[in-house]
Amino acid sequence: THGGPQLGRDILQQRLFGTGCLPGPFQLGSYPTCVTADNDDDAPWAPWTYRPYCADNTNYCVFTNADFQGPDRGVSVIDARPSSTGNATSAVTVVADLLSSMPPAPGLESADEQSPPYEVRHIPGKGKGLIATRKIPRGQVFMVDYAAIVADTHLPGRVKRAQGHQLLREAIERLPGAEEVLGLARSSLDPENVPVSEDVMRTNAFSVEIGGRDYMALFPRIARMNHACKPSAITRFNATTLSNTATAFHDILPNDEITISYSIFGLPSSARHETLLSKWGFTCTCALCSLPASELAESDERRVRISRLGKEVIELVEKGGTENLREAAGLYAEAVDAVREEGLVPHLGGHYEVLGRLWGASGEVERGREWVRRGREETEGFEGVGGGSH
Ligand SMILES: C[S@@+](CC[C@H](N)C(=O)[O-])C[C@H]1O[C@@H](n2cnc3c(N)ncnc32)[C@H](O)[C@@H]1O
Repeated sequence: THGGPQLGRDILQQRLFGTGCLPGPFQLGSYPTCVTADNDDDAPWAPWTYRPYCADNTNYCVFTNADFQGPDRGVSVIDARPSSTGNATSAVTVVADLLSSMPPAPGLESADEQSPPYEVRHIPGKGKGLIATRKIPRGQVFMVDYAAIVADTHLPGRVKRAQGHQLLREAIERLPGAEEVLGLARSSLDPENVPVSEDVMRTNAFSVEIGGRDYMALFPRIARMNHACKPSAITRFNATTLSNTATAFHDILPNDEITISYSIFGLPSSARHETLLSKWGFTCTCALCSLPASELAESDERRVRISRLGKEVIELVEKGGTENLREAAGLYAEAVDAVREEGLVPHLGGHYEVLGRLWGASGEVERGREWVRRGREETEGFEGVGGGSH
């Protein structure tokens, strides 16, 4: 039973966390939704810093750890609460495991980050962006960022709009790094009528996969990098640490803008334009999209040719036989040249190795060995590439 002081504490909790006691069905085992005298130990919601905030009559809650990656950051996960019986992996379980096993965070300002090789500056026509302040050699990992917000991709279809906003607002406001998040770019054409939190997520979050499920994740530092169809950096997300690292695609020189690709790589210009406008809400003004029409047409032609060659190679390999494999190797070599010219991959090592194996399989063993050797040479020196994409 609640005595007088307990009542005071309940009211305090409600003020702090914005929730009253939730109705019966949601008072499931692991995450108490009402504060009672039983919750008197120091960390009743560990590894979460606060009592999870849950949206009424939904299965969705906000789980926040305010210490993740140092005193200025924290992480909030908006996800279905883990069922008390099932043990399916989700972002909440992955992050909970990560937090429970992690030593106290050194914070983002580790030694080599005290003087990063870039700074945030105004970029004409694109808002802010990242500019290199010293040379960043090809293959170097120059930024490590961590997710501050992780939200189930299906959230918008599963909760009412107002609930979605409230969940997102709680997720951001509970973070020590809330201000950094709320200061990120917005892209809504009607900013007066769109909540800041939603606009910031829509403008800056990337799709990631955690525990085999789809989430939107916001990385406040990575978020300052603008898009380019021929980017100078590539990012790689690690779902077990929630880190996202950026690696130089080629040598980046002082005063160069550092860019990444937001859209599927290799699309011709009209398809890129459409995707960036519909999914990201902006008209791309990157160097490739700003080329004179004739040069843009050449680039488009190469991109279409690369995908056509790719399909032909697969068909030939599936048919098998020495002659078909030899033809496949020839077409693959042509595609690799076009990929190089188009600047589509950070290093051609993987392609060279495949080419080597194709030559080998078609009986040209020496030629095959030579390409495999060149492939391995190409890949050397690259710190952070492979897998993961936006
Ligand atoms: C993730 S943010 C990138 C950082 C942002 N410019 C800022 O000021 O923080 C995405 C927004 O940047 C702008 N942007 C990014 N790449 C662009 C490009 N290639 N052309 C034009 N605008 C771009 C768009 O306004 C887009 O909505």
